[in-house]
Amino acid sequence: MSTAVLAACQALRSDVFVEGFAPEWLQIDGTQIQLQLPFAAKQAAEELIQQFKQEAPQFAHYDWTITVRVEALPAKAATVPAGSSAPQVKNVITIASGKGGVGKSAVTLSLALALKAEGARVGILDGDIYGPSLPTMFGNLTEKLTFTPNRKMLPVNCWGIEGNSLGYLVDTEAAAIWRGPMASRALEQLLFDTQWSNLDYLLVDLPPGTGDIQLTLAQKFPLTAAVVVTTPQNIALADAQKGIAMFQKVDVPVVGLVENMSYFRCGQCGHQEAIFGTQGGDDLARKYQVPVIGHWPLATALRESLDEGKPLQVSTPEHELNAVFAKSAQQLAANLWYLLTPQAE
Ligand SMILES: Nc1ncnc2c1ncn2[C@@H]1O[C@H](COP(=O)(O)OP(=O)(O)OP(=O)(O)O)[C@@H](O)[C@H]1O
Repeated sequence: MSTAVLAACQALRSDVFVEGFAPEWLQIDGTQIQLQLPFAAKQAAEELIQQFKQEAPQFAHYDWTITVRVEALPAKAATVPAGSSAPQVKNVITIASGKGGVGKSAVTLSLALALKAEGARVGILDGDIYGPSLPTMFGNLTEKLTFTPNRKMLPVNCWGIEGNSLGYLVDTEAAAIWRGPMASRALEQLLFDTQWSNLDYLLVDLPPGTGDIQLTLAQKFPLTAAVVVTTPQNIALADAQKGIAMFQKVDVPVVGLVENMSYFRCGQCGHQEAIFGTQGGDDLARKYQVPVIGHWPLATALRESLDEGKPLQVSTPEHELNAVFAKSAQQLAANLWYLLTPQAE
């Protein structure tokens, strides 16, 4: 073990693990260095290791493996319906948008796969009663749920992500005429009567809007935090603003804003065009003091991959967009830690 590596381990401890971070363990075996640390510290640790490798050539042959530990952060108390039990999930994060069609489901799946790639156990609850999209995005439209002997729903599993959606249970044309209370009750059942395994993150894709259904769910679900998705267009921003205000009203912290369809990049010539305007998401984030966790481009490849049930992270791991999704997932995890743990104050 060279002194440089020892110094690097020391630097990792002092530079990355300040503010309450402590590696759970660090193991050195020949040229293999393994460490486990809180999810939120992973990005900083990776950047530091990269820097060591560039600055000290003797590092080049060391392999660093980072595994992550995801904290269960404080969540709102839930109103568990009679006969149900609270889900065995560390963090329930809702992905919401005021306006429909801004890419909430696309963001939910992409973030879920990116969090999973970082080492977290992730599930998706497709809460879009009136237009469930999970079966399309999972590419398993005809799959039906199975049940445990005590009538709990077993989630489907796709690419290592657990999922449940009304789309696996009932005829969605019938569900389209359900009134608000019926829709809310159906969503509660999807959350509380599904036998989720011990997940680190359950992402709940809420129906678009800020009406009664969304408000009821924001109040009743044991939410840890919310992510709001918008496009830079004024009409979407106005609705996203209502969404942020709704979460603030029910004391659910908004830990990230994704500005989706920020710009279009021509596949032929590379020219970038801000079709829906510029700066909208950033202005909104400043106004409500919500951190922006990504500006995602309008990309034909993303739309095609989701329509075909083969997300880019699965079908084309080397696609440049996957790095954008990964960065947003890392920022989401870091924001959760910094905003919600007492040590970070
Ligand atoms: N960044 C993007 N680039 C290209 N297509 C996108 C992008 N984001 C979403 N889409 C596509 O736009 C359509 C609408 O997206 P999505 O279903 O995720 O929106 P939503 O906000 O969940 O809509 P809903 O109103 O049904 O809740 C889908 O076909 C999706 O694949």
